[in-house]
Amino acid sequence: MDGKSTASASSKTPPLLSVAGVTLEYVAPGRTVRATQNVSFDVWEADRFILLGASGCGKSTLLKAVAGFVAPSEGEILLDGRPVNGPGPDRVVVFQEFDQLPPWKTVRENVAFPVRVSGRLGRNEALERADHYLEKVGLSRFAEAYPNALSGGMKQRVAIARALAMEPRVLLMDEPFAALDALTRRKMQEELLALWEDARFTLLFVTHSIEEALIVGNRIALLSPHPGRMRAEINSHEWDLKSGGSTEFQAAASRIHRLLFEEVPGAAESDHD
Ligand SMILES: Nc1ncnc2c1ncn2[C@@H]1O[C@H](COP(=O)(O)OP(=O)(O)OP(=O)(O)O)[C@@H](O)[C@H]1O
Repeated sequence: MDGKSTASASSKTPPLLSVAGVTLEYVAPGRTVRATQNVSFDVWEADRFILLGASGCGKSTLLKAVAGFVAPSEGEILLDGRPVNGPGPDRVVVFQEFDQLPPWKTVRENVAFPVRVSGRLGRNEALERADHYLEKVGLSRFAEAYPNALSGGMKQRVAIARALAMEPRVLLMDEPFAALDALTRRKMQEELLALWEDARFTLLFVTHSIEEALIVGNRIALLSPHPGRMRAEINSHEWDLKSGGSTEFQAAASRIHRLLFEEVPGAAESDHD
């Protein structure tokens, strides 16, 4: 790994998602919190793009901006070349919290519901699509169960099935496995990668775990501490779940740690420039 960005598509292909010079702020009377400053990156179709940085560096805010919940105070976000001006069914978020599923709907209804209300499919087709994605995440047997009968890992699988059922242009994941125990987290990473192998969706994934970033991502944006600025962008496609203990993997993780936390005088090290 040499720290150079290698976009997963040729430079002739326009990016699916383009975040260009984005500054994000929370403005309250008498107080403005700058979450990110002048952040730029491009995501191509089928990328597994990671936003990595310490707590408070603005990762979640960036994800919310791509989802259309937060508007940039500077810069712009383009999806398929069009400015993102608000939420849309082409971007779906999976959160960390286990309570993101309405508890009064069965698992099957939970997965089918957004597809149906978005007007994409009628009731029966939406249920069929729900069954398809529940099978993909190994939860067909629990289709008629209610979320409160499921473990945390199972709830996250339902949330992933629900997001994939929307067949979004970009799947947005905000520390989706952070609240799970270590073994379940690893299993979920494995399953997510298997789902990606199958469907080759485009993923924008937030984490503060260097190891998770290396395993899940093919490209990683490193953000400086608060406010988040691009420190570097690196290529990580060579690592997977089997790499974990290797010396090379540990060296890559150490290098990322240094890039994230060592004081860098002057500008960010992004190779976008
Ligand atoms: N609703 C809000 N109002 C004001 N400030 C906020 C709000 N949400 C986040 N912030 C601030 O914006 C900055 C970035 O927060 P954000 O949650 O995006 O960071 P993060 O990198 O995702 O952190 P974590 O890993 O802890 O979730 C922080 O200083 C945070 O306190």
